[in-house]
Amino acid sequence: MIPIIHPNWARAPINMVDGYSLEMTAKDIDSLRAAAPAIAPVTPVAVTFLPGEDAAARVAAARTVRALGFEPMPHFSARRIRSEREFRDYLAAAVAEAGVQRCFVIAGDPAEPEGPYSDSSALIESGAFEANGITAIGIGGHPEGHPNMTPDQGWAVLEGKCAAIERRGMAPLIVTQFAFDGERVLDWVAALRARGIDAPVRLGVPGPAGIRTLLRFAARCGVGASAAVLSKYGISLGALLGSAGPDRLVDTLAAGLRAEHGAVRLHFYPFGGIEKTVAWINDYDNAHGSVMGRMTGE
Ligand SMILES: NC(=O)C1=CN([C@@H]2O[C@H](COP(=O)(O)OP(=O)(O)OC[C@H]3O[C@@H](n4cnc5c(N)ncnc54)[C@H](O)[C@@H]3O)[C@@H](O)[C@H]2O)C=CC1
Ligand SMILES: Nc1nc(=O)c2c([nH]1)NC[C@@H]1CN(c3ccc(C(=O)N[C@@H](CCC(=O)O)C(=O)O)cc3)CN21
Repeated sequence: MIPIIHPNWARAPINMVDGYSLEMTAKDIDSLRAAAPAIAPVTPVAVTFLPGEDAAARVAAARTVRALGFEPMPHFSARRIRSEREFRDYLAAAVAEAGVQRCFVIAGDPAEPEGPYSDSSALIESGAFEANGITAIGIGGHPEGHPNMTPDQGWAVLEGKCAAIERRGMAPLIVTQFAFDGERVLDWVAALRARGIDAPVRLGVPGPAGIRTLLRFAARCGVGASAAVLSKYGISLGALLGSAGPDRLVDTLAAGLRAEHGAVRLHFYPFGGIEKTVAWINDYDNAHGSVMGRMTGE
């Protein structure tokens, strides 16, 4: 099961960015191309499912990811998919044109579904993924909870999705919402493992970005950004014009991760700044034993 998620899962990570994954939108094709020489080979790159982007643009993004030597992981946002046909056509095109083997399913923000799928389980239970040869399915993890569910309901849904994916012969992967509060994320992963959920986990980390951009995305995505949490992250609300990287967050994770947290890697949300995010990752890597240098023989 492990190599299906990333070749590096089989061994202990050399540093916190070892085996990282990235996210892009269909608009980021040119910046992915520009950043590609600096991105580790076979890095998983998720392609978001945003309103205002059509299937052709998303397929083109996935094709570019594959052509550049990375592993495309298209998102399927259940509530934004308008018909069974739209779902099946996008999946088939992603497989045929980009050799997609991994997909990520998420409910999506619309309060009412725009089509036949009200949650990510409905996509998993459609049977379409395994029928198209998909080997791994990513699902969302919510260290800060979920506005529509109690914590117990949230765990039950997560357990149910992992079980359904495995029952269908695929490997589950949990990718968490980005966060600014590393301690909260560590507590959540410990609770997840204590419940017996042993699926690989990718912890969502914001890429370096302007503070206004970070706050805009936090508000849009329901991510906690209190003054206290931002201060731990290294942002002072008196300096809205500046920018901030995930240095302190990643240090907190690195210092706090224990065997009890199980297999964990990072997933970066670049918020439009892929090149800046990759530069940050490589700086961090160079300062912490340089796994990328070893992989490329530099
Ligand atoms: N804005 C916020 O504060 C946050 C929002 N979310 C939302 O929760 C969703 C969670 O996705 P998954 O973990 O894949 O959940 P899921 O697909 O496994 O669904 C779990 C349950 O939540 C319900 N649900 C999901 N999204 C909903 C929505 N937008 N409105 C009303 N009910 C909803 C589903 O019908 C289902 O019963 C995300 O797509 C995101 O929209 C999650 C965390 C923070
Ligand atoms: N609840 C929730 N809803 C989401 O839509 C969502 C999350 N969580 N978590 C993180 C991901 C990442 N998402 C996104 C959304 C937009 C861009 C993006 O680049 N959008 C612009 C730029 C706009 C801006 O800077 O505000 C674009 O051109 O589309 C990137 C990632 C959406 N995501």
